[in-house]
Amino acid sequence: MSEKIEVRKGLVGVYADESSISKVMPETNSLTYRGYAVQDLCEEASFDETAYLLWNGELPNRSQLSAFQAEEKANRALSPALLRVLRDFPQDAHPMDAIRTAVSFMGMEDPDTADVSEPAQRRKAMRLLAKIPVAVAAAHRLSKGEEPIAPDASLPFCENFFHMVFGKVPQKEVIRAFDVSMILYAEHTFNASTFTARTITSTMADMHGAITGGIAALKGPLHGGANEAVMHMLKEIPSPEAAGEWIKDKFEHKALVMGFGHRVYKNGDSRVPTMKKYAELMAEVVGDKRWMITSAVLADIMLRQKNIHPNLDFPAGPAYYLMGFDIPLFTPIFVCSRITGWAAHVIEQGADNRLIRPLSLYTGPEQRNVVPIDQR
Ligand SMILES: CC(=O)SCCNC(=O)CCNC(=O)[C@H](O)C(C)(C)COP(=O)(O)OP(=O)(O)OC[C@H]1O[C@@H](n2cnc3c(N)ncnc32)[C@H](O)[C@@H]1OP(=O)(O)O
Ligand SMILES: O=C([O-])CC(=O)C(=O)O
Repeated sequence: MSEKIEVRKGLVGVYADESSISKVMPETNSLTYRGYAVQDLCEEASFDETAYLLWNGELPNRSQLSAFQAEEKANRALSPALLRVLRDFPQDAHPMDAIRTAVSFMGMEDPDTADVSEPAQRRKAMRLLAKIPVAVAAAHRLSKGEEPIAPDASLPFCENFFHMVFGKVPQKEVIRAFDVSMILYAEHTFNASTFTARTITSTMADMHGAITGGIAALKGPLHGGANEAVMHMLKEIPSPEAAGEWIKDKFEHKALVMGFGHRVYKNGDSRVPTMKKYAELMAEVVGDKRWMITSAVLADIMLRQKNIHPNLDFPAGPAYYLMGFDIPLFTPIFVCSRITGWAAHVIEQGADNRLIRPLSLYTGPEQRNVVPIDQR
């Protein structure tokens, strides 16, 4: 008698490897990076410190942080060749496609591409952290018919991103909310894009290939692309009063309500309360509360009628909109943050590698003879 084979579609509930980078605890709605609660990092640390933590296992002291920031600043410049390529992209290319292609191109230019030793992986990770936001901002401006703005080495990471997108740095509350979003988006165990990056790494392919694959996976609306979908959805609802009817129609058509649900968290995403607080702060700063009011109505209905909680993309979408970003930039901003988690996983996978190669349970025709073409 043949043994019953269990297929875990979507790898639901499967532990694919060990990792010391982060831990999701759905039973307590909590998340730690290298043992630190993500909420504490948001209160006590910056995105730069979080990136250092993810890559080194410990928070930096002041001199370690200064050296890390100096290295990031020194690596920002894009090559003239990459800038030329960005100019040649189709005007209507989605910025996620632009950054995916730009990272792939960076791989052809990087002096360490073929070297998968840990020191080389770390050098490449730093270059990607520094260059990705520059390429995201440049591609976005070019798609709007505007000239790219060069990075400013006198500005910290988050301030520099606003400078490159808008040509100015906003008030400190906006920078703080953005920095918090970057910490929250940085890392989340074996999500689809990270697992993609680890799978590519497991073949001993290079880091740029792994990150290119990660970006491709993140774009999908079931993953990072949801932060853009959330804002399109909020804009589609004419008023908070209309949200009830709008969602009823979604339920009737069995459509997904974007920014809700999560593969691991079933009782709420650990990151939502913090991001929601900062999205509300943005609404106050800008003086426009309508998105947060509509969001609250949707969240209430989803919980009461479906018992489904929002995920991080739900408050992040309106937060970025209130910061002034165009919607197609939301998922590329996620990339600017998640490069830290992806790179940490690429390094971890490479340090104790085994080829990732699961099995499939065949359901096609029984073995049969090939009929010569004239007899078919
Ligand atoms: C940063 C991130 O990547 S966070 C995730 C961002 N993605 C989104 O917001 C997209 C919308 N959400 C979804 O599509 C899903 O919730 C996912 C992809 C995130 C998780 O998928 P799964 O783990 O496979 O979903 P799960 O098995 O828990 O779904 C259970 C039920 O809830 C329903 N459901 C889950 N999410 C939603 C939603 N957003 N809207 C409506 N129904 C939903 C499912 O259709 C399913 O219904 P069924 O039992 O009648 O078939
Ligand atoms: O963990 C997941 O499946 C998706 C997610 O929230 C993330 O990548 O931040």
